[in-house]
Amino acid sequence: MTETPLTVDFISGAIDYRRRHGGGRGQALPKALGFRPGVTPDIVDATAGLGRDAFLLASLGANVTLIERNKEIQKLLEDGMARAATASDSHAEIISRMILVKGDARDILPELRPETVLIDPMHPPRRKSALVKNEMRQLRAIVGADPDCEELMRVALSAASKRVVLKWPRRAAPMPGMRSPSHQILGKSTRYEVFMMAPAREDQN
Ligand SMILES: C[S@@+](CC[C@H](N)C(=O)[O-])C[C@H]1O[C@@H](n2cnc3c(N)ncnc32)[C@H](O)[C@@H]1O
Repeated sequence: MTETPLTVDFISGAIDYRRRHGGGRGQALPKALGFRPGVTPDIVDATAGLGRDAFLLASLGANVTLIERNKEIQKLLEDGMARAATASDSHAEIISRMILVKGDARDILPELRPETVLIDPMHPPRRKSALVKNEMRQLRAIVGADPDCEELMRVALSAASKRVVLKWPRRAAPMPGMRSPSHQILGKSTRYEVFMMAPAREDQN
């Protein structure tokens, strides 16, 4: 059986369903990133991938900067964003809050001086690999693993002024060498580790 080629589709399918029926700001991801009534953070998604998280966050009103380093995935994201921008006025409005930046987030984050950063690296493959969704397998075949994700976390923690959220498999051991998160939010199969930054102290002199 021939496999459907990997695409970024913000208009139909799972992403569209999640936008319309996913539970809005009450979902674990927006909660972890600091969405509250009257508060919508600006977010840098340092591991954009197929843009599913970024699109959801932009559909909830956030301005999202997407960073992606893989050229093939960058092209898929550009195509998906261009198609969505002409699909309807509401899709165009969401896409207008999304900016794609091409490159390695370890280099780009310090220049952006972000408030809130989301990190969702390729996770270690699960033992029950048959359960890993087709789309994830295709993505993994293109980008491989993210063996430098610990360094990316360190860069994010020193660049962000408010918070860093690490999306990690619910039952996986903590990322090695990482300090304990300020708190965690548990999703069905995902654990959101939230690292809050200490507020900058006013100079007393
Ligand atoms: C698991 S996917 C992210 C999925 C994404 N959250 C979504 O909703 O579709 C991880 C992506 O991050 C990218 N990536 C990993 N490390 C990166 C880095 N240091 N800079 C930029 N992109 C990175 C990989 O190329 C891959 O496309």
